[in-house]
Amino acid sequence: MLSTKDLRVSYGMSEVIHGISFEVGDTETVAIMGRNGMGKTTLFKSLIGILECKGEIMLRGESVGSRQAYERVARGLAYVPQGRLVFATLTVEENIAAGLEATGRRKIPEDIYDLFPVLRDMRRRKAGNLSGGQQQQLAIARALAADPKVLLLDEPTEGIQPSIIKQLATTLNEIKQLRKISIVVSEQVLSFATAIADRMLVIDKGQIVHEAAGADIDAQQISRYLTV
Ligand SMILES: Nc1ncnc2c1ncn2[C@@H]1O[C@H](COP(=O)(O)OP(=O)(O)OP(=O)(O)O)[C@@H](O)[C@H]1O
Repeated sequence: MLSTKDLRVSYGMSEVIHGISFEVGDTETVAIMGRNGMGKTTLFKSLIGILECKGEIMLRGESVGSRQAYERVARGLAYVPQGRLVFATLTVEENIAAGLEATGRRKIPEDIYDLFPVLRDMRRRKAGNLSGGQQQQLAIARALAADPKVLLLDEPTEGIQPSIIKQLATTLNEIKQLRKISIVVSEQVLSFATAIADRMLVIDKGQIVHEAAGADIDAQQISRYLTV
């Protein structure tokens, strides 16, 4: 569904992603684990097309590295940025509708409100008045409105209460089942990643330093990378 080969991203003269290669399979959830400043956000911004990169990005069999962000969205990639970034002065409904643009549809699919019933109840409220957890649900709902095949989530648990984090993991697993999509998530919260990931990669100083899948995921080993 999505793969990169020797991906490199720089800010000016300074390279911060040093040749990352990975693959995300059909309906697979991949968690990219790493401490602050290791390059997770930079990697995600280059995948969606906000930052330029060198190397290759393949999306559903097509090279998209030189495509604009909106073209990648039209081809099935959606992005939930770190910090959620909902439109605070628009209503919940208007925020979700913003995600419909790529599909040409006018009506918000009911399954989005089924996944996030609280958003149905609050659909006429301004997004700025929602709690952090509700805004995170809204940002995911907006991304789902674009009908993605691959959903990118940058640190979705940041600033969210533990009970809501658990619920978010359950919802992401539900989304994968219902929509049959692939999910790539960057994280520092190991319990959350363990609840959703089929595969985990560890990013350290702009490089993948560890990878494990399924029963081979060793939480203790990964937590050492996160705490060093
Ligand atoms: N706009 C920028 N200009 C220059 N350097 C930057 C810029 N944004 C990030 N960096 C640097 O790139 C490196 C990777 O940062 P990035 O934000 O991608 O890490 P991260 O793993 O997402 O961390 P965090 O969880 O804190 O967001 C860091 O050294 C950071 O200082």
